[in-house]
Amino acid sequence: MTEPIISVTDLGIHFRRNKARRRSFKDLFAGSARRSRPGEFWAFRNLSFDVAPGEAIGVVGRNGQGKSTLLKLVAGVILPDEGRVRVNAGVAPLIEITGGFVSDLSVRDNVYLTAGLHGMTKAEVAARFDEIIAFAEIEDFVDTPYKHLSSGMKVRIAFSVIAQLDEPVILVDEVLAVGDKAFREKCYGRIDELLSAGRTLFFVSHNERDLRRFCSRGIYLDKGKLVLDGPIADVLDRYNADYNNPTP
Ligand SMILES: Nc1ncnc2c1ncn2[C@@H]1O[C@H](COP(=O)(O)OP(=O)(O)OP(=O)(O)O)[C@@H](O)[C@H]1O
Repeated sequence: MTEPIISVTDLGIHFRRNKARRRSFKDLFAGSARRSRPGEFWAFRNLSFDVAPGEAIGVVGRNGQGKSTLLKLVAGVILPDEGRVRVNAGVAPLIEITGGFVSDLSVRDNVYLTAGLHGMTKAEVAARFDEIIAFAEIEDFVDTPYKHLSSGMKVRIAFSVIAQLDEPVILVDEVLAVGDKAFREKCYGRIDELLSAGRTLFFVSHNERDLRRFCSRGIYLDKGKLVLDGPIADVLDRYNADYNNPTP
């Protein structure tokens, strides 16, 4: 059997309802025996699954069931309270619109910064720079501070950079929904290419058509648990049955 590219074991994370999640020194020493305090809740617990290289996984569930949180854990931008996520490859995350981009820096500087953080040399970025900007269609805004771009433009440049990285694992959260239809189609074409090239994809979406288009496998999160991990068609059937969503 192929070695998994991602291995998730007994993963759990909890948050506070009333306040931004912050860990204290005391928490660090309290270890995994620590129990939830009032106002705390588990976003999910006991999640375990392996992902083989080249798999395309759709994460399904109602609002607030932990889909984005799972992607953030895979990206390593947040840490679990229980269990672990082992990722045996670099990850290119397209999660949250502004994720990774620095508001005050220009588009150009952000492209160099993000690509650099993912291991591209200056020369490699320079060689791909025009292509990145052309794909995003934001040639006139290269020297504009990122914060002054429209939300759709922010997504364009973020997708364009992420899609040019050579990282084997790609995470795509709902951000693409912000882009206009023509751009979204262009992104989807690029995702198809990346999948054909053997990349591994985690895709969070509420759009059933998109989930069926890209994903072979689904992970359904509900009420703090992994309810079903199986072929995407089965996972969507179960989700629709649970919540009376009409089948398209
Ligand atoms: N940093 C945080 N601090 C406190 N609570 C958080 C934090 N991040 C996520 N949560 C909570 O964790 C739960 C899961 O959130 P998450 O964004 O992962 O859900 P989701 O399934 O992606 O939802 P949606 O479909 O609405 O995007 C929610 O109740 C959310 O309020």
